[in-house]
Amino acid sequence: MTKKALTIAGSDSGGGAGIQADLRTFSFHCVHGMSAVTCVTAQNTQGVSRVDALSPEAVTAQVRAVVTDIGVDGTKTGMLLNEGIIEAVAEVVQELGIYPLVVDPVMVSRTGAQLIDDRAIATLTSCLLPQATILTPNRYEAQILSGLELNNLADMKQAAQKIHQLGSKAVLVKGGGMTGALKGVDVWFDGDTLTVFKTETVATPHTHGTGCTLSAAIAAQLALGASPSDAVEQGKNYVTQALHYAIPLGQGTGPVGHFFPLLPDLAP
Ligand SMILES: Nc1ncnc2c1ncn2[C@@H]1O[C@H](COP(=O)(O)OP(=O)(O)OP(=O)(O)O)[C@@H](O)[C@H]1O
Ligand SMILES: Cc1ncc(CO)c(N)n1
Repeated sequence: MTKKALTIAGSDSGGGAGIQADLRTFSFHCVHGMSAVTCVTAQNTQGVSRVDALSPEAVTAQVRAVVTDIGVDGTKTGMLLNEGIIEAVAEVVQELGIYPLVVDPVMVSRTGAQLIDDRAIATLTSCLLPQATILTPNRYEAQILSGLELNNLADMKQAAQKIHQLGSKAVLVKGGGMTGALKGVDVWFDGDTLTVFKTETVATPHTHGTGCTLSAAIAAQLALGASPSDAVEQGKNYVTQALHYAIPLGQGTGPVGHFFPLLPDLAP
């Protein structure tokens, strides 16, 4: 029986992050991918030049359409942009019970650019985070959510435990925004177990979409029936492989190679 996964996220015109990365990741995992678009970014490897939001009703209509007919085995949220969309998504997720739910709390890109407004951060924290099966903040998002500064592994561990108190079942603090060997290190806390997921640091400047890809891979693994911590381990291994085959496109930060088994080896 084909498993189905849903991404509720923004469009990246450059194809490296957002729903484009999510759908490619779902396809790689042989999971049927579906999308509820929240906003359309004009974006390339150099940055975001414009964002247009859909109405909250347009977002929830997409979710209802797929859930009521096709069904969903795993869901992720990505860029939700504003308070209205976040409130509407939190409500429809609860009403339709579309769990397991991976919440990638997209607020700040790895380069430090803010992707949602301040009021939206408060709403995300109070309405959506408590519904997450797994919450996947990057370094900067973890700093906002924990109020701590993250400079080393001990800080990442402390932040994971502190953010867990906001109500998600589990938290994965991602290391891509850290320096050196910590780039390949993510810290997991589920209320009982504190685990460090470590892979090598891949020496590539082309890391656009790593976070979207990871949360989509985790949602796909959950849809396939993996336990949350197994889903994270598999998802992290997938991102590491895809980073080895990152594609040097554009003038800036290129995307990871989602279909690495089909790509020529571009690793230096
Ligand atoms: N250079 C790297 N080598 C190995 N793993 C990496 C590297 N960069 C990122 N990762 C991994 O990629 C995943 C995503 O983490 P990251 O912190 O980059 O997310 P993010 O900031 O949300 O991504 P983005 O906003 O660019 O989509 C994590 O599992 C992290 O460990
Ligand atoms: C649409 C979109 N979602 C998420 C990110 C974060 O990588 C991005 N750059 N663009």
